[in-house]
Amino acid sequence: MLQNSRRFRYLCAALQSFHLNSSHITIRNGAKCTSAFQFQIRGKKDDSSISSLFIPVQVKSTPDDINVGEELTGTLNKSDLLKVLNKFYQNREIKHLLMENGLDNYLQHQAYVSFRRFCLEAQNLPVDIHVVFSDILQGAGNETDLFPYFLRHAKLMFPHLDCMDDLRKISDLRSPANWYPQARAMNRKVIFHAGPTNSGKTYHALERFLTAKSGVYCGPLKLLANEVFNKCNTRGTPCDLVTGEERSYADPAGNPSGHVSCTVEMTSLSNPYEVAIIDEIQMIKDPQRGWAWTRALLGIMAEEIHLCGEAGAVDLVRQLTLTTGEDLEVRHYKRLTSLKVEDSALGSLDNVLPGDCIVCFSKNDIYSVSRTIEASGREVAVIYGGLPPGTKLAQAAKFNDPDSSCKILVATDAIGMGLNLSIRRMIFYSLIKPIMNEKGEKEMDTISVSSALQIAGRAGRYGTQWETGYVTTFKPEDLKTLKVLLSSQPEPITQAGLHPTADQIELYAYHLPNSTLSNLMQILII
Ligand SMILES: Nc1ncnc2c1ncn2[C@@H]1O[C@H](COP(=O)(O)OP(=O)(O)OP(=O)(O)O)[C@@H](O)[C@H]1O
Repeated sequence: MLQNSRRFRYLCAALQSFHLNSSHITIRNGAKCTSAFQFQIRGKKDDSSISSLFIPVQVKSTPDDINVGEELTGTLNKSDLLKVLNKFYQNREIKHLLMENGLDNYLQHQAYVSFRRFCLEAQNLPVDIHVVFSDILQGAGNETDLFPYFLRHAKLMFPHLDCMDDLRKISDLRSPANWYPQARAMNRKVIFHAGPTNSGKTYHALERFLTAKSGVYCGPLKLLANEVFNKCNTRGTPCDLVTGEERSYADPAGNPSGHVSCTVEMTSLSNPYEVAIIDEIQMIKDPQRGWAWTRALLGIMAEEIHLCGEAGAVDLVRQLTLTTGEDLEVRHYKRLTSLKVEDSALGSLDNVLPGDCIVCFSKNDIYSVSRTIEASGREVAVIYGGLPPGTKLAQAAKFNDPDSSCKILVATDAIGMGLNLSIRRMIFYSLIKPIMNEKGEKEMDTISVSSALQIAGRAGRYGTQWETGYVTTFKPEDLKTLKVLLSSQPEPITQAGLHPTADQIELYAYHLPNSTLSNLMQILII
């Protein structure tokens, strides 16, 4: 049986991310369990700090009118009681026993301070404790006889001690495939469309989606969900749109359609579909959002699941489908248009040409770049994450329209995933981007190979007026780094995000009724 503190480490690790490993879970402190996943702990927490998340319940004495203990065995001297209590607390065997009952040093100390106060400050001690103290003081007992009473007190203070086994079971996150019994009861087929950007992966998955009786498209961005929603309805397949911000029905009367396009976090796991598409599956590794891809992959109730994304995610998906017992078919694609890295950097915004997109990683850069270009009399479309979806779509449409006078786009990497924009040349204004590190802290770092390829891949999109895409940097000193990034293979994906289900959180709350929601979340997530 895992120790209390270790169990929590293991839960926390599982909540943050799980790492692929052929045969075992390795917890950093060395404990090993059999499974297909390797868990990693983010943000070190020692035992006591995890225990400190359990907020103690105050134990009050409820004295009877008559002091039965005193009537039976006489008055107790408080300083004698203190000596017995100190001896009890210093006893090594007692410490060991308490540890076995789930009280680590931190909880033992908390419980001891409270129990001592309870015994010394109570007007009338409960009769059983009074009698035990009396026996010990008269030599008819030993200080270890206090153990059951101390443990009873500790359990009143820390109710989780009474339901450790249940909590252990609830927080065993090693088999996420089993959390979705309805999906497990189906015979799902998983097809991975693997390839670089602009290779037709999503196109082929969508063709199947459009001919299905029902389907769900799960995308990484509201803009992409919108693009699929519009495409479906234009092609005569009624499709609804569900994102965190909006819900639109193809039917003006508001009746749900057989097809739905949604952002991945909004995916329904209770509706059965013929076909599901999970786009940009490599996002499964994302520390903040990856859980939504894992949940969709393991839980969607669809006969056919089409995954689109980088080939680097194939091995991880294969491991996941082994845990669900499902077949995986991999279809490989090649880029449909060529992409060339230019030999010189842009150097100045005066050199911007029609069809150029300048990608920036900060809003300040977006403002200064777009203002400078506009000041020279040229129209600019601007897209960044914080804009309302309607505005982003209008800006993308303005830039894509061959008859529009707006030929330049300034955007953040919000356009970096899957969007079909009519870009001739992608110009990286910088290669440094704020990222969230493993500890959840923000730091500045060079963009990853995967992001560089994704962003650059927006140029020379198949089916647009630009047959060939071009890429360069704004600063000459960045060009060499960009060339290295674009000639590298994306890092293999070895981890997937994981998050407990609402049912698991609810069960936790049921077992720890005195915990506030924020306290529960702290215990679960840290
Ligand atoms: N066989 C095809 N016939 C017509 N158009 C196609 C075909 N294959 C791809 N396209 C078009 O080419 C563009 C890029 O294709 P798609 O979006 O499927 O690429 P992708 O591999 O999913 O790229 P990304 O990873 O960047 O999303 C789209 O506009 C798509 O409609």
